[in-house]
Amino acid sequence: MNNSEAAADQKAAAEVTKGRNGIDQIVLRNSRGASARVSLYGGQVLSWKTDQGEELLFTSSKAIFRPPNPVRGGILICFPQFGNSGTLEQHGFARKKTWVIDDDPPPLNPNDSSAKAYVDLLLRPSEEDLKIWPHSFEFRLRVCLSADGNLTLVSRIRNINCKPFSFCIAYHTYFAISDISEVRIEGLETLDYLDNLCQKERFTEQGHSLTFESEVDRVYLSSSDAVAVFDHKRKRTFLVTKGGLPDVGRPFFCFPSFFFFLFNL
Ligand SMILES: O=P(O)(O)OC[C@H]1O[C@H](O)[C@H](O)[C@@H](O)[C@@H]1O
Repeated sequence: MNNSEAAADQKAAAEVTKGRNGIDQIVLRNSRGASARVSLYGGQVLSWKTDQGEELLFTSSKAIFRPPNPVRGGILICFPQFGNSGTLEQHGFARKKTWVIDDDPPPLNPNDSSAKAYVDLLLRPSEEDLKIWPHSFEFRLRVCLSADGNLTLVSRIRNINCKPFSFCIAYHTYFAISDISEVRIEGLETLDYLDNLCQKERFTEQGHSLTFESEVDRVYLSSSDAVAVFDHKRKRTFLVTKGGLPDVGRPFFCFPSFFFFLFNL
């Protein structure tokens, strides 16, 4: 297959449909039947399914599919703030904005799009956004579904007026699991974390892995590039890997201009 045939193939694998809130969604499909659904509202991934049609992302049964509410589920884009540590509303404004499809994004690594269904989204600040966060930026998000069903999110933040600014970004991901008591997380051992259930007090993770017996709400600092979420009952492991992010967990001290997350099974 030559390059233009490959590009046409990828376009065919990305279909635009209307979401429940009337806003466009892009459905990505790979040749084996796996799929992902991305809403222009918030640039939020709302669904990621295996080639067997199993949903891998959780959406709350109480989720509200009506703007300005962000849908509680899938993968929310938190930007330019994570949590409530800054002056903006919880998790920043990007999750409540309507993004556009970027038909002509600056090139990424040429190998990045091979054998993948993908879509490029773009968010620019509105006049209202600039009043509460006076920084001119372009936020480009690529969502890719690979031939083997892995999901990759690549974010690129561009400062378009050269005046420096800092920001924080997170992919707030709701994984679908069988039961929280069946889940174990590896990759956070020995890290410090801020405990949101203890007024953000700082502790050090002592266990070999993390299991859950009660509510847990923490921000791990200087996290490693790979974290594994084991679901024993479903016999499924989510492997979350990242690149280009020096510190994913320290609100207001991360300055990446480009990074990616790869979610694979
Ligand atoms: O309710 P939201 O604004 O969507 O935030 C959902 C959750 O986000 C983060 O994980 C915070 O640490 C939690 O405290 C919060 O409950």
